[in-house]
Amino acid sequence: ISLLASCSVLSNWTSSQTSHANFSTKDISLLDHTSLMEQFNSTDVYDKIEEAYKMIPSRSNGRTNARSPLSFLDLFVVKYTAGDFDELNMHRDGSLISFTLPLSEEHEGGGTTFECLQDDGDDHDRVLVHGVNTDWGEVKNGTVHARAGTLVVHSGKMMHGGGKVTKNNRYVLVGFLHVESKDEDMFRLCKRLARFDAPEKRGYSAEDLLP
Ligand SMILES: O=C(O)CCC(=O)C(=O)O
Ligand SMILES: [Fe+2]
Repeated sequence: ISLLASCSVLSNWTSSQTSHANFSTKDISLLDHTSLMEQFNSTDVYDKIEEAYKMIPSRSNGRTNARSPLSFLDLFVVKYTAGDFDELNMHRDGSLISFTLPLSEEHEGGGTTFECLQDDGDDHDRVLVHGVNTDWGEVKNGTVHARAGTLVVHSGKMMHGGGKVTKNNRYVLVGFLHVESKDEDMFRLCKRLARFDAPEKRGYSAEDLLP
């Protein structure tokens, strides 16, 4: 994955508190780096998200057409290192839709952990996995271990976290997507996904999570 090569050249990984309120991670924002953004735009991630959501955001003019119900709140690469920043606590994102796209495979441990998968026996239909082929990865004990290049799309409102990396580095591209509230189909879908967070268990409804 060439994005990784480009990111690792950049040394300004920040221990940011911005993307992850209250969490300390090492990440680098693509939105701050035009060349990384250009590379990202030349990948088929948008196509895969469209596929995942069976919808077609307008993609003319550098894919930032105002008519698209999707836009980026943030897009960044997180670097986990065994024994250092090795995991990310369970949390919800500020976004309705999020995705992770692993850029590396040399690590042990890691993966994206979902509470709803732990509760419900690894039924990974609850997150949308879009691998390049059937060998996309696996779900184990509620943790999605996707291979590099496999897109994992999920509701930002599902409790999730980054699994502990026990060896080497793990690099993962993370996107937070804003959903236009005027887009009713998209909104309905987001509610459906948010429900997978088993909110009834917590005493609130999926709708309470939505703006
Ligand atoms: O490392 C992962 O797979 C999850 C990252 C994540 O949830 C986040 O950056 O918000
Ligand atoms: Fe997250």
